[in-house]
Amino acid sequence: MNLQFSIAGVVSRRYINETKGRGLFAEKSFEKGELIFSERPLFSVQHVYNRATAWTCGNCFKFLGSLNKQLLHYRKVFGIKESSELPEFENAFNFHTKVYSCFAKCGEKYCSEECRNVAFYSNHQILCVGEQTPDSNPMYQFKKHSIETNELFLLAAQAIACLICRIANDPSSDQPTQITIPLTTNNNNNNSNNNNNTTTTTTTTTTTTTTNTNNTPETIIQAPLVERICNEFFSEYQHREWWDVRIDGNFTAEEGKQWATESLELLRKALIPLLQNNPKTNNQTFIGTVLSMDFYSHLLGLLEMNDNSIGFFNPLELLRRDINDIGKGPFTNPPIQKNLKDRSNAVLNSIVDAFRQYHNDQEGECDQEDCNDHDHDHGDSPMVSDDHHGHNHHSHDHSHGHGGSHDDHAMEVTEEGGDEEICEEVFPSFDGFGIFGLQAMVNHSCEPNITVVFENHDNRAHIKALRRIEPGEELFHTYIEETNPYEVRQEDLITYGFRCECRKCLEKI
Ligand SMILES: C[S@@+](CC[C@H](N)C(=O)[O-])C[C@H]1O[C@@H](n2cnc3c(N)ncnc32)[C@H](O)[C@@H]1O
Repeated sequence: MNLQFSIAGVVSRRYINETKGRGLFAEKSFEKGELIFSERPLFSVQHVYNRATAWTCGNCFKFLGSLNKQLLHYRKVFGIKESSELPEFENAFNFHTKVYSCFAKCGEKYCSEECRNVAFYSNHQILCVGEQTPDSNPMYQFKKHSIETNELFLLAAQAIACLICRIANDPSSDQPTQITIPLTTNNNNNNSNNNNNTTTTTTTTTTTTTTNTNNTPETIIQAPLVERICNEFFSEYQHREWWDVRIDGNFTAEEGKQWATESLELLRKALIPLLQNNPKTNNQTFIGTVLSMDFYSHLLGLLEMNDNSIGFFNPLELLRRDINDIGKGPFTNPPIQKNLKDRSNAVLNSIVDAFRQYHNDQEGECDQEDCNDHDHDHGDSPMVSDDHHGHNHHSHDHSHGHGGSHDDHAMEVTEEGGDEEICEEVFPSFDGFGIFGLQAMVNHSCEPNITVVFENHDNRAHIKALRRIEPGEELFHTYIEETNPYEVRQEDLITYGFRCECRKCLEKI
């Protein structure tokens, strides 16, 4: 969680006397299509519904195994008996990765030893429920509750787990002197209807007090790691209490409060014994602070206000689309020879047929609207992995994001040899969300000048210029569907708590 950044050509600046907070600005020119920066998320999770079918690395979210292993996985999910394999391709998507299991055999899988280590030592060791966990396990209960209420709790738990791991693993994190976490909101954008956002929490301990020559506590230089990290985080990003943000609008403030209270209770049950077991974290002040409702509600609010969608296509889907539409996409060079194409089509079509059959059985005709609805139940997700035990019925609204997008492969596909239009996606894309340190500083405009793509098919976001950007210009992406008419955009922006003053909005276009 290193929030210091130094990206050539980009600088963060705070607006003075403005409600906009801070934004990112270009310091040099960028040409249309040019990469401005890339970054990995600080915390990120795969949407629960998506875990049942999109089989990806628990750390970087790359699709696992190979095209044929993905096929196998897919057949298992849909109970397809047929076992023919795809031929080998010589192209970028003919990937082969080993599949590594979580050390504690919880069911989480990774694409490399490095990913397994990074996940485990940065947060998963705190959140892992291990093998054959009884339903009474508090972490299991916490995850179940998150799935049943709101999956933002899973992202919050990951943030807290990252914090705990940093404290527990840092040799300099001795007993805290004084902890003053700035939960007072740092955003001035109070045109939201929240007048209650100025809570300050100050927690003090007398364990050891280091003083400087002025006899005042050295809260900056000597501040314990926990304070430094929280300061970095809470003073960097806008936050309010979660129930005052509720960007997804799917629940009332009362429900939000109740869920957060229940969620924190379960998290405390799961984490307090663990924290008390480690001398580095067995500190009442630390435990009392990071597991307090003040901390939790502001953390949730911060995540809600700053998260981005993460999405990219399944390699099998890219293959399927490209086979039907040679001339576009990553399989054109070298071109797929006819026999490869025929063999692949035969294999893929069997899955497409099974997919249709499945949907016909489940919910009748698969129309376009159905296919766009990501709340489909694609079968049972095993109760095994890190933070996903099934399907989220109140899932966090990933569509808002602040710029996450699929890459630019066309979504309209017509199946070869038939006049029937097929569902837009047979093999599920990766779909998740997370907090990106830099992207979270980018403001909104309905005339964005940047876009976010996940072109390596992992969680690394690539921020690219949509047009030539001049030095001094602010970088803007869009938080909403910017092609919608003025009235719809204003409606969509209400929950973000600001009025857009871009040219289009000022001219009511
Ligand atoms: C993801 S943050 C963007 C960075 C933010 N300005 C900051 O200081 O951290 C989103 C918040 O920034 C503010 N914001 C974003 N775009 C804005 C705009 N066009 N006009 C006014 N405020 C904006 C809103 O408060 C919004 O909730």
